[in-house]
Amino acid sequence: MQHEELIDLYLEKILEANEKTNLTRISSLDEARKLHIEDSLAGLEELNKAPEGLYGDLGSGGGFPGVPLALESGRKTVLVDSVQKKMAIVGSVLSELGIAEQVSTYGGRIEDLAHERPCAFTALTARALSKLSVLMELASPLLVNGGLLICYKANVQEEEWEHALSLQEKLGMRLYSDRTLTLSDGETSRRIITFEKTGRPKLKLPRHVGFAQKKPL
Ligand SMILES: C[S@@+](CC[C@H](N)C(=O)[O-])C[C@H]1O[C@@H](n2cnc3c(N)ncnc32)[C@H](O)[C@@H]1O
Repeated sequence: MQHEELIDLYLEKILEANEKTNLTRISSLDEARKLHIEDSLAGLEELNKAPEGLYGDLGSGGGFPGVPLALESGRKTVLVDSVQKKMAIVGSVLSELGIAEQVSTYGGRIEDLAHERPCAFTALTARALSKLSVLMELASPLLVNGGLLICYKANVQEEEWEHALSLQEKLGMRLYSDRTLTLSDGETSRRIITFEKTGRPKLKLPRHVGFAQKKPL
């Protein structure tokens, strides 16, 4: 099966499962193709620039952008979400499609994974999860030096932006690229902000950090 077909099949199965468990607020297939497939793949360019190795999707929910990116890039992938029920459903869809060996799930908090598997990842993505500074703080201990954190953002307030930039050195991260694109509907715009891990974070990682956004996209 081609990647595109597999991604589409994955999406259909997630929408089916969504009728019973809240994985995404989107129920129409067309809308989901735009926001869960096309938008997920917006960060492929950045993912392809990351060093070879393990890729992780932080706060993955129904598996976005992690699953489309995993299938398109061919990378070994871990989807991370603290809601174990979501990860169990996503995991069973991955098994059903025969891709569970390439794409696995971690049903737990990102902070705990960072303690269990420090420096295990060469690339991370995060969509609709938290502010840039929090994402950097979570990602830094998980990344190898040279690894990339790819943040999917709609709009970033000046304060959020300045705060993230001011913490770069302390968090052992530096701004790598910043790109805005428009989806095929000609209306939805997406900003992909990428940070590179440059060294050991100088701030002690808190056991748990606060999250701004908890509702699924
Ligand atoms: C708004 S949803 C976004 C889901 C998906 N990334 C998307 O864009 O469709 C945020 C997800 O992050 C998860 N989450 C929030 N805090 C987390 C943490 N500390 N560790 C792991 N997952 C977390 C929530 O359970 C939720 O599924």
